[in-house]
Amino acid sequence: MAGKAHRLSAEEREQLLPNLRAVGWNEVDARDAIFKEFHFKDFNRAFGFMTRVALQAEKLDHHPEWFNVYNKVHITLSTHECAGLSERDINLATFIEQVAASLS
Ligand SMILES: C[C@H](O)[C@H](O)[C@H]1CNC2=NC(N)=NC(=O)C2=N1
Repeated sequence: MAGKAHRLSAEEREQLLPNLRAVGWNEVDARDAIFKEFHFKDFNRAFGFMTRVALQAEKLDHHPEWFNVYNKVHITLSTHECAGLSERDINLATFIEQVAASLS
């Protein structure tokens, strides 16, 4: 991944987070991260979604923290390198939204 990640400033958050909030991403209370819960029709859809996200995550070298049971996928995004939310999380969340939209 090119460049060093930096924690988003208050201004960057005001600019970047509203679009993600509008589609269900929320800031986590106890740490600097964002979270969303996805629901699919069945396990196949959920796992298909995870597979597509996983391949992109590997390409970006930026990986989700996630939990799956049957048709539900919980995702938390944060950046270890800067111990908080960076533009990498915003980019991955935006990609994740595109995949979810294409599967629903
Ligand atoms: C060594 C490796 O490049 C790092 O650990 C990468 C891998 N995947 C990652 N994923 C996430 N979500 N945050 C990171 O900071 C991160 N860093």
